[in-house]
Amino acid sequence: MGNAIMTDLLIDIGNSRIKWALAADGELIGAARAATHDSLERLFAEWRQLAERPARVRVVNVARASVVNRITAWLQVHWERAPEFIQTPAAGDAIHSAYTHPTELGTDRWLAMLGAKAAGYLPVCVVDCGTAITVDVVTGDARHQGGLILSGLPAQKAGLARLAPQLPSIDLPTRPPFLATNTADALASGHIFGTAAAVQGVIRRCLAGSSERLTPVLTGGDAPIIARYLDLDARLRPDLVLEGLASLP
Ligand SMILES: Nc1ncnc2c1ncn2[C@@H]1O[C@H](COP(=O)(O)OP(=O)(O)OP(=O)(O)O)[C@@H](O)[C@H]1O
Ligand SMILES: CC(C)(CO)[C@@H](O)C(=O)NCCC(=O)O
Ligand SMILES: [K+]
Repeated sequence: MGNAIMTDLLIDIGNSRIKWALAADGELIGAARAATHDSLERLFAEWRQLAERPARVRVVNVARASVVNRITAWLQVHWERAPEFIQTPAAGDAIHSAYTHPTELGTDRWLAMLGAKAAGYLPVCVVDCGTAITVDVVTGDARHQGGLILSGLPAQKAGLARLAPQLPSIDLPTRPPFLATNTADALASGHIFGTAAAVQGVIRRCLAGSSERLTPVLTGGDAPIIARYLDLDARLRPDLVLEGLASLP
């Protein structure tokens, strides 16, 4: 890191994982890195190796408080930095929210839309494939049309494990047979083909319902795998939430 560059540390705390990246001049420096909630020590070790302490630390958090408190304490002790927690704005923003109560919209969803705008994808259908899968439609003039929330791959896996504990846990092989002839494959097939079919159906309906030509953009930890099972043209942009954070003034 050169002296002249003012870098920001951007952190996206999701329900499954914590993603972070450095940014300068509104853009990410390299790809994001990720850690699970129980591997915070590894994440701290990586931060300790940064050449300089960041000028600012910006955080989006949709998860539980405990991990946030540990990160906040670490930043204070090691860098004397208080993170800036980003919230979905109430009104008058670069993306005009369709929500009746705009602040109810997940901040990660709002940032993913901002990231899509900054990357030049409007009009867009943003699909964030995390613990939950969220879908949001934004017009060419940055008007959010609304969206939906469905269970993502980790949530489905955990849900089945809890409600049908007699089944083996889902283990996704490289590509399960669609019509399976054993339990492990049947679970894996439903997991990925079912989720991809849901995502595809939702995207198609968004495209059909819009007078504009929407670009579907997939982001989030499970975007690469879900994209491989889609039978439509979609862009893959893994770190849209962090890109949205980077684009904030
Ligand atoms: N290296 C990796 N280690 C662990 N999980 C990974 C990795 N790469 C991709 N994933 C996938 O990322 C998924 C979680 O996605 P992501 O990190 O975007 O969710 P999240 O932001 O925590 O969720 P949400 O925003 O819905 O709360 C997991 O299901 C996992 O399969
Ligand atoms: C849906 C999640 C969990 C996805 O990360 C997050 O965006 C969230 O907590 N949203 C609040 C509810 C909403 O967006 O309507
Ligand atoms: K997310």
